[in-house]
Amino acid sequence: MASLAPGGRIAVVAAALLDDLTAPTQLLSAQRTEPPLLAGGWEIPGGKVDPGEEPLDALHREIHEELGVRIEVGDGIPGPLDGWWPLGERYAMLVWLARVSDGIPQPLEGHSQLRWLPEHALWSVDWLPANRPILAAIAATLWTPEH
Ligand SMILES: Nc1nc2c([nH]c(=O)n2[C@H]2C[C@H](O)[C@@H](COP(=O)(O)OP(=O)(O)OP(=O)(O)O)O2)c(=O)[nH]1
Repeated sequence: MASLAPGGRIAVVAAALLDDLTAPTQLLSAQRTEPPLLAGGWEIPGGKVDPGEEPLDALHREIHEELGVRIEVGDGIPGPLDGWWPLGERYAMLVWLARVSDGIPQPLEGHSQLRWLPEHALWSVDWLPANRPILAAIAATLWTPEH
């Protein structure tokens, strides 16, 4: 069971984990191990919101389960569906900037490897297709000259 996003989509939350919220230079990418259709693709860590769970609570839970760390959450990166980002037809995702406040991220669950990407290497991994506009919005927020 999962919680629902606008349009009856399955609600997913994810964190764009940064080395620093004020002057970020790197973002954490994670390579999925499942399902077979998505395995090998790169994403930002997170997962489905449980029924009755607040999205931000789901974010803290998923990041702790998957990476073993605690996070400080920063600004949201709003998507085009009432703030949500479409993931294909069936899912939609809320995205926040965040930084690790306790621990060192490890690929404990759902990922085969993690990679910190500096700005110049942001597109060096094979992002899941639905993530590309999200990463473009994150990069524009973090690394355009006026910021
Ligand atoms: N976490 C995450 N999921 C993404 C991203 N991009 C993307 O298309 N997805 C898709 C993959 C999955 O179909 C869905 C998220 O489900 P998930 O498998 O990560 O959720 P979960 O950890 O709760 O998994 P499970 O316990 O149900 O197996 O969203 C992303 O950047 N992060």
